[in-house]
Amino acid sequence: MTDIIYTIVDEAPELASGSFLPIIQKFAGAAGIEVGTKDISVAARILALFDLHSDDLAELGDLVKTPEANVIKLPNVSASVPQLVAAIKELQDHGFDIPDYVENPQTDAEKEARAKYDTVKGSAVNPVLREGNSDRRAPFAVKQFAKNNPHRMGKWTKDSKTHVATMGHDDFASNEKSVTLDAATEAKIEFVGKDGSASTLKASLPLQAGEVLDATFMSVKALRTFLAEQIAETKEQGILFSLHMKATMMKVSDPVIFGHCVEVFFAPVFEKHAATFAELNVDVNNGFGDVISKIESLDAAKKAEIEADIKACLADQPDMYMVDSDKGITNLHVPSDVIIDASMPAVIKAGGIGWGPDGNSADTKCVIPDSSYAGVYDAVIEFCKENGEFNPATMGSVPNVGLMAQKAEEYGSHPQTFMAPAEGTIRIVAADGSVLIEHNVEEGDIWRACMAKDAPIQDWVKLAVSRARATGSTAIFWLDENRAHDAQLIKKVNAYLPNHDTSGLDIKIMAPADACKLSCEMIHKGEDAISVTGNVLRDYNTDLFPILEVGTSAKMLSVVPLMNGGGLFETGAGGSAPKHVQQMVAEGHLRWDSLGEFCALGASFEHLANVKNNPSASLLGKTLDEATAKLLDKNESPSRKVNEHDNRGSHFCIALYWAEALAAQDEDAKLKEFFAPIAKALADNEDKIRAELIECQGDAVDLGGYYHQDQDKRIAAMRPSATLNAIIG
Ligand SMILES: NC(=O)C1=CN([C@@H]2O[C@H](COP(=O)(O)OP(=O)(O)OC[C@H]3O[C@@H](n4cnc5c(N)ncnc54)[C@H](OP(=O)(O)O)[C@@H]3O)[C@@H](O)[C@H]2O)C=CC1
Ligand SMILES: O=C(O)CCC(=O)C(=O)O
Ligand SMILES: [Mg+2]
Repeated sequence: MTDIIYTIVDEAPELASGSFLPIIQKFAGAAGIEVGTKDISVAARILALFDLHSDDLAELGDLVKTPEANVIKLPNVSASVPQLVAAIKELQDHGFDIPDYVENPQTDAEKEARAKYDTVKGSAVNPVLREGNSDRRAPFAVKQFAKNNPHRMGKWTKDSKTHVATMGHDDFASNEKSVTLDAATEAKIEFVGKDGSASTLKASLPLQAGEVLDATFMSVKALRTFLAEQIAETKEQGILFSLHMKATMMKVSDPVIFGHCVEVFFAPVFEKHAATFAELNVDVNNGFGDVISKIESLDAAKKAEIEADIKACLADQPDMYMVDSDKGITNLHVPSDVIIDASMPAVIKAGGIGWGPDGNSADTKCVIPDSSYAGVYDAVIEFCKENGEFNPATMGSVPNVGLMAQKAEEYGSHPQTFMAPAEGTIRIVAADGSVLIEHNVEEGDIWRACMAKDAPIQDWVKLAVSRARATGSTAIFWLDENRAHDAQLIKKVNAYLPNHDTSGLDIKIMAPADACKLSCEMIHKGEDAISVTGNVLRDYNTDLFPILEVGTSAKMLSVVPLMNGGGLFETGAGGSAPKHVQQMVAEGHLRWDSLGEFCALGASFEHLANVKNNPSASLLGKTLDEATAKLLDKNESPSRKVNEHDNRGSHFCIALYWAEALAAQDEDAKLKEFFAPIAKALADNEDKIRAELIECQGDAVDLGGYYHQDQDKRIAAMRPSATLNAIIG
């Protein structure tokens, strides 16, 4: 294994690596540090299922449990079914002999292929690698830059009609039950029908002593009533209808909720064409786009009839929040287009607006069916209505310490999520026959169970105290004593806090909506408040606050101290920016900001320096951090517009400043000598390189694929400066 592993991923971050990775390898190599790669892209993970690629994810999954792990993890696509199908098709077109993704598998072979593909679906990478809890914050230089160069914030006014709508009853939050296990047991999950007959949903659910076990369900009847009411109310209010889900990470429950929304919104179309849609195998969980693509196969007259009905339905319903109004792509087309952690902050940053079918902005109803965390967004929205938008020049910060190790909480619930087969009871039964948790359900209700192990909880409390100590900031555990799971966690937090020196620290426990309100008040005044949260709020908060504070979560330092001593360094807190790839393909400009990669790499060198007692690694990290601060200072981050400085230009800058810092230091003579001529060559050729990196823009770029790009084409596109390439090698 190499000293550091850099991950190969998808979309914009992978394009960026085409330019940045050679620079990293050159600089690290000079100090004898080897930086290798592991491929966790959707394409590689699909090919690995059929032995057409090494199973790099499994290797990394083993590595992160060892003290040697030093992994830089870029964001990867968590594929929805439509994305998975597209990736499979592309690989087949590229000559790989792999089976289709069959929606209703019949034969054994089809069933086997489908089961394999399902392991690649959704958030299949992060839970495997996250063998530690999460520490995400804006580095000092990033926060300072945002204060000095505040990004644009949309105006919030008191009369904004934008608001959050949530169920509040018969949902996951209200039906939750939770227990902490006294002793280990191997439980099972079963469904008991009205006639008393029991069937097994999951035969083995091993539970540890001290583990927190939750189960809950959402009533589908209540969900559909709620959605119908919200759609009608949106129309009365004359605003946009939007639905914000996490169908990628909650890959079993949320596509189903999304599907119900599709059916309820387009109810007249689904009622009238039920038979045709059944014949076409329409799967609403894949979004309304599934209808659009499947009616293509109908004869012209039938297709036209359905299209006319869709048009009439859209005219009758409230306007929908659009993903791409030019192309007519609605919120409900694909479940992976509007992802709550990125989408809600975008609405809030814009001043409470979304874009409607006419391409104009408008207020919007933000539907977040489950009420577990909806109150957090409601709190921010109400705060902004009352106080106006936040001011990035003066606002404080909300860093996060998140519980996520060992598949903690809801994000680890997929293997225990079931649609109730009929009316009856779903229950978790311990090995001794005692019932741990049970719920009465109706057919189609979405039932799920999840766990949080004790060791990760202890580690999370420790991390929270150490961040509070390191910063002196208030730390708030966002836990609600009235919620079943949180009540169990509060007991543990209170039990484990005394294991640490908390003297002089301000540590609070508050329900999420209240914690959010207080945090908004604090950052409004310029103070900082660490949010110590469970896994879902970790995800939400680490996009929400960074996007408000520094304009994008791409600039976050995102460290995962692994429980067995290794380090996982995630780059930024956001995703893989598909829109950036579209722009690159259309006009040869990549607006992806690699600041997250710069920060993660700096932290990775520092970790290497500490665990391997390697002073050159320390020096590389320190000088890279200096270069990053300089890049921010000189405002050399990528521009959003074609024919301007882009991602590749920012990589040239980081190389120049990093080499200059290494040439200027006197701690390591060898490195000084090695980098002095490089720094000089880069500086001497600056104008030429910058010009080459602009001249290459403006035209469409062929990458030879989307999920499975042609590596030569990708490298040619990302390394267009012959002058820079000659220096970097
Ligand atoms: N850790 C991980 O592996 C993560 C993976 N994902 C995955 O990424 C995909 C896309 O997710 P999505 O929810 O659309 O969120 P993204 O964060 O990819 O995109 C939302 C918007 O954020 C801005 N943005 C994100 N990263 C950068 C960056 N480095 N530089 C500049 N701007 C940036 C862009 O805004 P603009 O268009 O205005 O420039 C972008 O359109 C999904 O498959 C999702 O599952 C998501 C989160 C984390
Ligand atoms: O794993 C995923 O699908 C997304 C991860 C994510 O959004 C996050 O960790 O912030
Ligand atoms: Mg996220």
